[in-house]
Amino acid sequence: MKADVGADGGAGRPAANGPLLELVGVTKSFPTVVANSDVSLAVRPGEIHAILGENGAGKSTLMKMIYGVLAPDAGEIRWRGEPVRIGNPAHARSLGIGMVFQHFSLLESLTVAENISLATPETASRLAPRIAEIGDRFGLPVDPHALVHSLSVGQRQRAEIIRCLLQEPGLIIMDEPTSVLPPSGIPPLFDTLRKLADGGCAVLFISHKLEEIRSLCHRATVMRAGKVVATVDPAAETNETLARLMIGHDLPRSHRTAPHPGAHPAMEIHNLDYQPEDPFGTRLEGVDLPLYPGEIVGIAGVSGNGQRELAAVLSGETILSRHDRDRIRIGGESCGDAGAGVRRRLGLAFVPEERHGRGAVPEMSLTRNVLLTAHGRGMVRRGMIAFGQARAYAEKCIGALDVRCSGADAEAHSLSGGNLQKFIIAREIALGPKVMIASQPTWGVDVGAAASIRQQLIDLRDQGAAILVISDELEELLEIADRVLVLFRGRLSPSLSRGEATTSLIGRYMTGGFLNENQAREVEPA
Ligand SMILES: Nc1ncnc2c1ncn2[C@@H]1O[C@H](COP(=O)(O)OP(=O)(O)OP(=O)(O)O)[C@@H](O)[C@H]1O
Repeated sequence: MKADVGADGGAGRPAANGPLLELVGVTKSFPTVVANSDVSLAVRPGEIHAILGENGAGKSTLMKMIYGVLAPDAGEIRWRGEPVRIGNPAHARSLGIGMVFQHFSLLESLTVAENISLATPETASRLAPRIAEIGDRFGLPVDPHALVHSLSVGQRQRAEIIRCLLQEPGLIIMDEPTSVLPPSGIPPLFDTLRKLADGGCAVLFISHKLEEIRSLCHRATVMRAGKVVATVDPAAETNETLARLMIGHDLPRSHRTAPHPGAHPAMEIHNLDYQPEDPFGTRLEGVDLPLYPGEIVGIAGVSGNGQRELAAVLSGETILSRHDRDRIRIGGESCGDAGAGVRRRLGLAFVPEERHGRGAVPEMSLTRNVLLTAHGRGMVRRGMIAFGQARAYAEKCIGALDVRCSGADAEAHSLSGGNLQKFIIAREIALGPKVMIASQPTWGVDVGAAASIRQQLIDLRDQGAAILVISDELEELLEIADRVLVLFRGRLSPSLSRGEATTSLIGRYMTGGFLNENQAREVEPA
């Protein structure tokens, strides 16, 4: 297949009039799947080029080959017109290819400059002025002397981008960069990317958010099942046409009925104060929240305002002292001092935001991952594991959310990020819980699968479950939640009904607009 390559513009050191990066017939297989099949594409200097496709389409595999983490089985990668074998990420960086990962790799207890100096021969003090200069030039304000733990997610991302820019790359790969940002952080990031592109740097931009791709990217390569199915000008497309190219059919529409919440809470959190052991964690203060059967409650907020701590305290990953056991009740039973196992027996299911390590054990098969939380569903009899039952449960989960994998014996790490997320959600929903706590349920999930997940949560609510969704995505909460509260510096705002929960009011609450003057003074950082 020949990619559509047009005239070049921009600076950098491209081969005369040629693309900066070219992939020709690149193929990569894993034991049970061809992740990339005969992929050809070209990226010009100064171009912001989107790669989009449903979960498992092969986007990450392709990026890993460009960044030297994986080697192609067949085909050619050309850089500035020359064929290259990119042996490892250090080699990629030396060629001028940088990558900003979705999950940052900064050390919390070091300053920005100290972190960046770890990857270069320069000392932190010599790097500091250069960091500030690059920050000024590309609209990435971050204090080189600030300790990373004191930075917002957006500032951390800027530090990562600056680390990349110090190596003067010709191409930057960005893996779902907006998924970690609050809505207000997205326009400044896009301004930076446009400035980079204007200076001749190319950007490969992976995202599941079609609006963003349409507003930012010059071209988009659409992948399906490992193959390139189209290269388009995204500005000339609609969300619907892009989605159709990606998933091969129209997006499913959600069916939302009015909630009928029960009279007695399925879970109660009563005046909860919690100081995390993690010195960089957020203290929870005076959290009061009843969750009723048959309702979906959304927790909005900029990440880092106590979401992690709240999820840990509710799920039983963090256990309160005996003295505080009444602060959390499930079905009327006090369980603040009980572990996750006891809470699950009381009817709780939990989807953590981290898939690997928390939501699933990467080295174990999907069948064995089922046993982690569903073993109580007749899968262990007289001390013996009924593997047939566990496999049948795993297969049910695979079918429920169309999880793309080689089957129930596939190891969790072999699934693409979005497919593993779908599997974990399906596993927890299939438990038929009385209370479901889901953190970032559609993180990294494609638009079609995200719609299915939201519908399944609505259906679970209609079956009488109480559901708490903690999400950075306001649109998601506005779509499915029956009421919304905002978490700001460990405190919960008043509850807003669907009618009251407007974007502007929630935005105000996200910066503490619900606190009275005394409270606002108390939560001001020293
Ligand atoms: N290490 C591996 N072993 C086996 N299969 C793998 C491995 N890594 C990826 N795959 C498979 O390759 C295919 C493509 O995965 P990839 O992660 O590239 O998809 P993706 O488009 O990035 O998906 P997502 O949007 O969910 O991140 C999937 O079927 C996945 O299960």
